[in-house]
Amino acid sequence: MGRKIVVALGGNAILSKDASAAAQQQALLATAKQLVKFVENGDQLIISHGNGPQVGNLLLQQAAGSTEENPAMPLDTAVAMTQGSIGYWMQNAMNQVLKEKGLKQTVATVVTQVEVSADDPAFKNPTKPIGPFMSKGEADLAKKENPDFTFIEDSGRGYRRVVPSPKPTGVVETQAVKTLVDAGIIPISVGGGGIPVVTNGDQLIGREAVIDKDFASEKLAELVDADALIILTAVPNIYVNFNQPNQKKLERVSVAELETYIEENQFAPGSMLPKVQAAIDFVKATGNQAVVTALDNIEGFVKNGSGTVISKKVSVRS
Ligand SMILES: Nc1ncnc2c1ncn2[C@@H]1O[C@H](COP(=O)(O)OP(=O)(O)O)[C@@H](O)[C@H]1O
Ligand SMILES: NC(=O)OP(=O)(O)O
Repeated sequence: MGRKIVVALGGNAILSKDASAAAQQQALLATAKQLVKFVENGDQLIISHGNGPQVGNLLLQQAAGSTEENPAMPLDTAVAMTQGSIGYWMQNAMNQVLKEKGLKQTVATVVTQVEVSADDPAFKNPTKPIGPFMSKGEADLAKKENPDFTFIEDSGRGYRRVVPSPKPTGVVETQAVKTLVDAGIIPISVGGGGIPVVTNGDQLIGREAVIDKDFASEKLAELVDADALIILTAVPNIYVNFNQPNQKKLERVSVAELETYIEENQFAPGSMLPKVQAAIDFVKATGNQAVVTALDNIEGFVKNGSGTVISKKVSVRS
């Protein structure tokens, strides 16, 4: 048996500019061609992905077409809908590439509910950007039309709606994911961070929020006893002094060293910070390694271990 790895896909794996189904399917075909390298390496994959742009776009479509008889769906249901659509595209792309490579594995999407605490303070403080970028004028107009919504300026790139993003505390379908892995099937799970649910006796009740997919992937990786958590994004490494002349890439880094960099505010909140925090949580909980690297560096990682590898301790060569 190969290593069991949870691979979290960043935004660039699915959507760059063109939000059409055809363009996202094309992007996922390119992503599948990268992911299959893990399968060729003998690894047992569990795939997760984000949904920020897609779920925000879906809410806008829902609102635009809603009537009393055909009402817009709430956010928890919209998250489930994006798990279905992105899962379909991913399954379809992976099946094609696995067949082309003569590999026998199949792929299945698990509509996944992720437990959150009803008391999570995030419900009162929306921080997760979803949907398209807007100008200040567009955001002001959207706020006028939807006084309950919150909009923020997102890292100099424009304005976006933000929604609550509670921390995941459990994954309801963990056993289903384990069973698929044991059967040699590649699961796609906790898509879009999972559907946020709170426990009320025997009931699970959906909540309107979007969980960060890096945190949800970390929780799933812990619960399925993964050997590694691999977070794939647009950059091959985590850097200190990112985008500055003295930028330095991190290759082998300990949890303690990363924690020092967090204190120095080296990682942008809402982009690299949650990845670093998820990686640290996984290493602390399991003693296993977490990796942050680029989707197009999978070959480099598999062959030479390139990328940022986070461990409990980094051995010093004498
Ligand atoms: N210290 C840092 N090291 C590396 N990348 C950083 C750092 N700080 C911010 N970033 C940015 O964070 C991005 C990853 O976050 P984001 O694009 O939100 O993730 P995702 O790939 O999950 O969509 C990188 O592509 C990079 O532009
Ligand atoms: N749910 C989530 O974290 O999505 P993005 O990665 O697309 O922001």
